[in-house]
Amino acid sequence: MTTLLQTVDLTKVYGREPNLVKALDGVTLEVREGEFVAIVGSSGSGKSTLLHMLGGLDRATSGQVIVGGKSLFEMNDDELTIFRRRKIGFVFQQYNLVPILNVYENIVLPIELDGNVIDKTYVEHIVKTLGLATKLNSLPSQLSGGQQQRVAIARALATKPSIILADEPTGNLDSKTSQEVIGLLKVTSKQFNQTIVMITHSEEIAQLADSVIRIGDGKIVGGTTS
Ligand SMILES: Nc1ncnc2c1ncn2[C@@H]1O[C@H](COP(=O)(O)OP(=O)(O)OP(=O)(O)O)[C@@H](O)[C@H]1O
Repeated sequence: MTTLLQTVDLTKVYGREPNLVKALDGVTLEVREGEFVAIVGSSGSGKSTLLHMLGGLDRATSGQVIVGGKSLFEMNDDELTIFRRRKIGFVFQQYNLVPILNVYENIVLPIELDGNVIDKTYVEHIVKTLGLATKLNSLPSQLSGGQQQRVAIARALATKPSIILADEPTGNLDSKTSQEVIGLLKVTSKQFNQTIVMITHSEEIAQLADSVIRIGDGKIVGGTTS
């Protein structure tokens, strides 16, 4: 499999002396196309910072993020916005659904924001796979946490991104629902040939990934490939 996502000596420093925090300290990693990678590490180890860099949500202090052969930090802000919208699907712990839109409207929102025509067959397929077919007219507030996260996943998949970046996607869910949601994420990513990078605190959830990257104090401290 080819490398899709890569960081080279990635460093991110927040603040200034004497309150300087080195959130990432020389992170070099590679993620292959179609791979499902879990990033684990204790609180404050730099996981979210890394994910934000991978998705072009923030710029590094030094080093590189290369996606599909393109260096993110060489893009200007407009290019970066388009890159994010077309290539990346984000899933966050706090589902971030729009409360006044129903499930269907939430799912297709990113397609509409990008000015694209909705591929109805594809959206129907995602909706069915994620078990949301009977909930399309519901508002997020009428759904359980697991259902809301499934909507957030459907929304992330809607634009057919090549990469899904998930920050503690099961952080608000019980263990059984977490396993189900990650199982669905795996199924959809295999079906649509997507690459997943997921942050988790849970070793149990991390074991569901193809490989695990361990991060501590902004550095990679270990990893496994199954
Ligand atoms: N915007 C910011 N300004 C200053 N320091 C920051 C900022 N964002 C993160 N940090 C610091 O950078 C370090 C890494 O934070 P990060 O959020 O990446 O950790 P994390 O591993 O995701 O933690 P958690 O598991 O608690 O979410 C921490 O020391 C944090 O306090």
